[in-house]
Amino acid sequence: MKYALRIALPKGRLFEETLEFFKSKGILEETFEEGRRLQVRMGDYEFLLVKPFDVPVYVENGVADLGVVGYDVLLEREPEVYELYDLGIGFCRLVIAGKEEMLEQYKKASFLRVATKYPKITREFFLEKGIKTKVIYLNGSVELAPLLNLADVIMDLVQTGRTLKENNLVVFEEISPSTARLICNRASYRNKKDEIFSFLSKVQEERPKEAIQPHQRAT
Ligand SMILES: Nc1ncnc2c1ncn2[C@@H]1O[C@H](COP(=O)(O)OP(=O)(O)OP(=O)(O)O)[C@@H](O)[C@H]1O
Ligand SMILES: O=P(O)(O)OC[C@H]1O[C@H](OP(=O)(O)OP(=O)(O)O)[C@H](O)[C@@H]1O
Repeated sequence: MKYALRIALPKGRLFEETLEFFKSKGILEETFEEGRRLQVRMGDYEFLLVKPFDVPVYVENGVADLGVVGYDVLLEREPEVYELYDLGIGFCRLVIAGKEEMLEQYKKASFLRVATKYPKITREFFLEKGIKTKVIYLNGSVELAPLLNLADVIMDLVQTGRTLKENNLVVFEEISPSTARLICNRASYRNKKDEIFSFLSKVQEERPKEAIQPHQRAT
């Protein structure tokens, strides 16, 4: 039997949390390992395991009906998809950060070199502030850039703040919070309405917390 929906999932950091979320909603009965298989069939669904930034590509082009992706990626790529639901997982913040001694200079700057994995969000953010920028695209370990004077500041994700702290950087300004979102292909939304609404109702369903085990009961 053919699957009802094809769903693109982000490999990496959001992967486990997404599987746990789907399990808690009864969408997945068992978990699957993040191995080498990139196409996994489970019940009514076929899951595609792809890079986080590629999730919107699969959904926008109709290869996947649905996808799970961080809001940060949606802001950067602005794909032509519908955003259906905030899963409330993968919470982090997009921020400008730098060396503490740069803060006063940052506040007065008319030009900045900014290292980031998010060039579009960065350009738009500083354009609105009237600050000229040289945006330096990096694919990771962005925190290194101000330490080695490759950039004045960075625009990156922060969750616990540990990476910033360990590299002696501090947050200058917050741009946006981010959580994982469920996105939908526009044609699928019309052509597979029943399947998508059935999936969405499962995702939105409030399920009772697991029964308290006897050994956990307060005495
Ligand atoms: N430190 C973090 N804490 C919480 N969520 C995060 C954090 N970093 C990233 N995320 C969220 O998880 C998503 C995927 O992050 P991940 O680090 O796995 O991807 P990536 O760095 O784009 O991928 P890759 O390293 O494979 O190129 C991000 O788009 C963001 O929404
Ligand atoms: O505030 P924290 O909890 O320390 O998390 C923030 C770090 O997590 C992400 O990087 P990731 O670990 O995905 O590695 P990367 O540098 O390769 O993007 C992000 O780019 C920060 O570097």
